[in-house]
Amino acid sequence: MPDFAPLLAHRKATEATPIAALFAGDPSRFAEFSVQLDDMLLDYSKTAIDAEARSRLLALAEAAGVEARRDAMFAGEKINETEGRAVLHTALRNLSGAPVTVDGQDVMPQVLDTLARMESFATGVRDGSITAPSGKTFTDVVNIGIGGSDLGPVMATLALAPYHDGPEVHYVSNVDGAHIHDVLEPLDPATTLVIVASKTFTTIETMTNARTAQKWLADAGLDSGGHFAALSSATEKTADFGIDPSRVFGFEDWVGGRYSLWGPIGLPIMIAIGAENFRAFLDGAHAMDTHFREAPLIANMPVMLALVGVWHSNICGYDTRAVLPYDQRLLRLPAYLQQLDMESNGKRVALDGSALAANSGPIVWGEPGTNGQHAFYQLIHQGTRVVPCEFLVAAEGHESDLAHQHDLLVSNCFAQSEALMVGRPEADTPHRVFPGNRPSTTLIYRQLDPFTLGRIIALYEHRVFVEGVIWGINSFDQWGVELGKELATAMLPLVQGGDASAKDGSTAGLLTVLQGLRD
Ligand SMILES: O=P(O)(O)OC[C@H]1O[C@H](O)[C@H](O)[C@@H](O)[C@@H]1O
Repeated sequence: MPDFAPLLAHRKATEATPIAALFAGDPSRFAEFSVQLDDMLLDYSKTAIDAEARSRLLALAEAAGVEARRDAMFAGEKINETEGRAVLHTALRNLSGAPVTVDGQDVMPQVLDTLARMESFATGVRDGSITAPSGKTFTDVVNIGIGGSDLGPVMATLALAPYHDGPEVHYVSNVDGAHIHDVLEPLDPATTLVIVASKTFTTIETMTNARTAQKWLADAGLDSGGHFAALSSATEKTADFGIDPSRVFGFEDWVGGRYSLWGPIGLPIMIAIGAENFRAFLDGAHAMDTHFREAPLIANMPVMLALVGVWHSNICGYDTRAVLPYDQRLLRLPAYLQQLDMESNGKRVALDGSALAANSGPIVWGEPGTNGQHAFYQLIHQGTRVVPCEFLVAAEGHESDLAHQHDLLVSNCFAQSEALMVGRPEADTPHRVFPGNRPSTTLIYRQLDPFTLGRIIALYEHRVFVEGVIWGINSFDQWGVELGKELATAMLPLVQGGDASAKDGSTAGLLTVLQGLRD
């Protein structure tokens, strides 16, 4: 952990100055405390960060070696030390094919070859040249996956709805039979393509749902082989499952699950929006990669977003951050970011295994505005806890005939950050007082198109990376998900009536009640 003491002292000394007052002393504050990248701007002027705080935050990034670590990541070094792996999701969007080496081997020919195979498959499914064995065109695609094999594709598919011109794409993730039941029920098995998305091809939820889908096809008298494709790095396991190798799209262990939507795991997105739009999505992410690699730290959007995060978490002591897209199609962005951020940076030990001396990743949550306004913004404005808010908004919607609604949407977004900062200190009753001085950032972009969505996701990926470097943790492993999985496997026979006496009192009690309710 870096030495936060100077920043904490600075915070103490300046805490009494409201954020709004920082503008009075500095007419160029907006320009100086924002970062622009083409038609996208990150405004962090509505935070308490002043010039001194910022230079101290930048010094933290420098002292942590953010730039060297970033370069090591892009160079294919094994920065995921606990798993002995490189971290190269960025190679998946390197469409120029410029060499990227892992263990002395250029990975780009393989990456581009897989992309070409995905494109030919997706295009075939879209134009009807790849059909079900009966010769019928696929009208629906069901992607079965969970975590990183679900959240990114779901989020991006929803985000890019105006670009959908392929078969309808559906997602099943939960092991709860209700999920697959409700998704499959309205579909015709004869015209449905099932994609099993699992990096490891061992995840119990996904394998269970895949077998249910296999049975659904078999019960309809169909040969499931012609209805299946797989996205996985475990090609032996996909073969064991009976999926034809020509329908398997593989990737390497240097693509982490939560960073995997840029490659084969993005196939359902590509089927929905087409290969060209998918390339624009990759290009957008690559544009953010280039910016992240080249821009000086102070003008570097992911770095500054990370430093705002460190400021709010470690210096101001705020435990959560709310992601509030004023963009209905980013409905699942908060859920996606929960995995990206909390699975990456929810760590309690440093790279060397020593316990952290300060907090690492915060709790991430959120909902689209304006819906959130009518739900939890009460707490954000008047609660006892301060929640730093991250607003996202497009200058233009896609519905030109509804531009007046978009104006209302943008007005609400800007009004919220204004209200949070300015507040209403005087009121006739204490209940109507808004204390104000509550921080927020705003990311504004021209329109939510594939290129911009790619930039937004890559922005958050690199933000998480920079924060992880500053905290000295490994952002690319996820050991914390293991124990629950192991215990769930051991729990199954007990749920099915086995002897629970060795369990703790509460678990044994629950198992007894379960059996009682089932009798
Ligand atoms: O793609 P899979 O191997 O099925 O993994 C799916 C997910 O499960 C795991 O529990 C991890 O926590 C996630 O990072 C991963 O994305």
